[in-house]
Amino acid sequence: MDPISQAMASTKEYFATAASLAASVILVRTVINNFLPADLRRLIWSLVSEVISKLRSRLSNTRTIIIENHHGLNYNEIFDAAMNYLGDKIPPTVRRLRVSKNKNDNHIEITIADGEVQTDNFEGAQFRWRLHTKLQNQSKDHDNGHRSAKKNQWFELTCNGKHEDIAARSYLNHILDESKVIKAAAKTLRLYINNQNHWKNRKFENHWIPMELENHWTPTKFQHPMTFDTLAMETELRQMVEEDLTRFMKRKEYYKRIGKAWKRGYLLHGPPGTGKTSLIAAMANYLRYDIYYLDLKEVRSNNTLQILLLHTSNKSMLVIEDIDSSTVMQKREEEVEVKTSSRVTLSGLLNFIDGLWSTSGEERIIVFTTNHKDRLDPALIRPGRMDVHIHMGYCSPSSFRVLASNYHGIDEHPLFREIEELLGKVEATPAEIAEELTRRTDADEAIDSIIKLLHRKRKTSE
Ligand SMILES: Nc1ncnc2c1ncn2[C@@H]1O[C@H](COP(=O)(O)OP(=O)(O)OP(=O)(O)O)[C@@H](O)[C@H]1O
Repeated sequence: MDPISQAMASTKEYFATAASLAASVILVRTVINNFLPADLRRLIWSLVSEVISKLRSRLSNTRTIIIENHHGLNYNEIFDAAMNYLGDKIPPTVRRLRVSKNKNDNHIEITIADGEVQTDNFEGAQFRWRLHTKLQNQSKDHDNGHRSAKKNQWFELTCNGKHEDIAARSYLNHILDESKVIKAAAKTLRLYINNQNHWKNRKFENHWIPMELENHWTPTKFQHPMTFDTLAMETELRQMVEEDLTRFMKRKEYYKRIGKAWKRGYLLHGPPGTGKTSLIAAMANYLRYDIYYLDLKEVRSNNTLQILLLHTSNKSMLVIEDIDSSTVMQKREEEVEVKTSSRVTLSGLLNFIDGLWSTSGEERIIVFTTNHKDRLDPALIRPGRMDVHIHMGYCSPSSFRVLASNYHGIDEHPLFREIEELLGKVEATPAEIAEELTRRTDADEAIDSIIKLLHRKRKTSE
């Protein structure tokens, strides 16, 4: 056979082989898709895709990192962070998405669906992400007869072998940091309140007896709208608090270096209605921290107090309001007497806050409020314990302007001068001014009623 005929024959043979291979692939695919049960079909395709991705990584110089959702018994933080991070930057090329929402949150979570590939670039390297899900350990729940299954999920993170060190060194850390920022922005804040009326039946010597639950924080959604912009407070003082909080949040390494727990204590003092609670709300909204509102009257013993405190999370504020009115918080000489009515003691609280609690978590703010700073035990307010003391005072001219702008959107008015002069002579709380501003819908009437209120107060004081 001449060389041309020989070449044509081998080309024909090549095409025939390719055609029969393609036909076989189509046949196998048709059989799998049309004749096999769905479960088996899924299993086969997931095995095929695994084999292909393994082959691909062998042939090309790629590295694959597996990030599972569980790490032993614990949740894997990197998996969680990756979910957040990728959900925030899904490209339009991803065809199938997964959406979810918690009952009490406004936030809708969007992530890529199983098997979808998402690419991301970082420091000049390209990373490919693919999510896999497998349900495991199907078993019947004896109590309700429902089937339960453990969900195993993992990400396959692939990159070129030469970028492996970027992935290990900085990319994963970058994802952890970014995820924190995303979470903080989307987070619905929670207000936890302790109460005593939670009971649980426990079996003891064949009898069900009601037992008080040791840990009983009840969470609710925290939706207080107060911010530093709407809080009526002296400008410098407000700036000082904002700067102090910002510094605190950035000082993880600093606290580590000096060997101190990463916590900060605030004592807010001043007459009723001057905005102590409002400041706490503004702080929580600024920090994006949950609030644990501890009502000491509901706590029966130091032991319960310790358990409650140990069940508070990081990045949170522990608030004890009106600490002077709580019997336990009065001067320590009275502690012996106090112990008979309640076993919670001031030293118990302080020792625990300074000791075990501080070392069991980080990024905590403790806030005590009082209307009577002079009544507090010196142990409570000694330096180093409550780091920042803030006096919330009566309404000043600048605070009044913030309130007028918040409530009626007015920044200037012919009667402002008179009000400012009166505020220099009489004591009116921001709550009283706010009350007058809320009562009237008309701005002029509101201003007028404030002037009347201030004159009345002046007369009374004279
Ligand atoms: N500084 C302020 N800025 C803006 N609004 C304020 C301020 N102070 C008081 N108010 C208004 O008055 C209401 C009561 O104030 P708040 O509860 O914050 O005062 P407080 O000092 O915590 O009072 P108490 O000591 O009685 O708990 C608030 O809901 C808010 O509407």
